[in-house]
Amino acid sequence: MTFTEHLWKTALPVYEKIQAHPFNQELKTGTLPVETFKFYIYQDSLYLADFARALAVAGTRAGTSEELLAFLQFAQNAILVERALHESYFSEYKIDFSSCKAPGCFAYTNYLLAASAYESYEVAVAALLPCFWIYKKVGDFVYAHQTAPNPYQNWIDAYAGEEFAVAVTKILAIVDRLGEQASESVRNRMTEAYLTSSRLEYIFWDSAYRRESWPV
Ligand SMILES: Cc1ncc(CO)c(N)n1
Ligand SMILES: Cc1ncsc1CCO
Repeated sequence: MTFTEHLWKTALPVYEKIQAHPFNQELKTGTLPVETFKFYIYQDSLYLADFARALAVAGTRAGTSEELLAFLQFAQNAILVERALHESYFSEYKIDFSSCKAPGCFAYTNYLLAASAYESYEVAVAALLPCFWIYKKVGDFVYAHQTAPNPYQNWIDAYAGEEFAVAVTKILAIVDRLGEQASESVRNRMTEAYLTSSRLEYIFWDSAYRRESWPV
């Protein structure tokens, strides 16, 4: 079993909950209320801005210029995706820009920023992997079972698309190499970080579905 196969197996129950979540079920059938999608897309733009920083920081800690380049390209793409969201959805929908990060978004972005800066490179990269892999799996799932026409087609096409698939394949190869070369204790911390980010992916979808706000 490759290291990433081990990671997938470990967090499979979390992934199954994500796929079954009403947010993704309703995204698939196109019945997700537009107000919920608006909430999500704005939170996701806040997420992507910090995710890009975390990718760049993790990249500076890579052992090779090839991996540095890969992470800087991921960071650049995350910024470009965020800008594309701004240009398409934000003009289509009226978005309340005055709202701040909901608790779910806050928890996830701050975890990624902290992991990228303060964990070892291997653990940082493991923490960043679910952002790629879970979105790829959700994108493919929604794409394969979607009801057409679907108001969220652009979103579905972006994550089920070939360009995103290339990035996912690239980070999976990096994590496999790091996992194979790591000690048992580093591998355990990588697995823990991967599981934590997977849980935070669930929390992010659920936060958007509930249009979560701060209770105090
Ligand atoms: C919360 C979240 N995770 C992952 C991705 C994919 O990068 C995204 N856009 N948003
Ligand atoms: C993971 C991810 N999500 C949006 S952009 C990006 C990097 C892909 O290059």
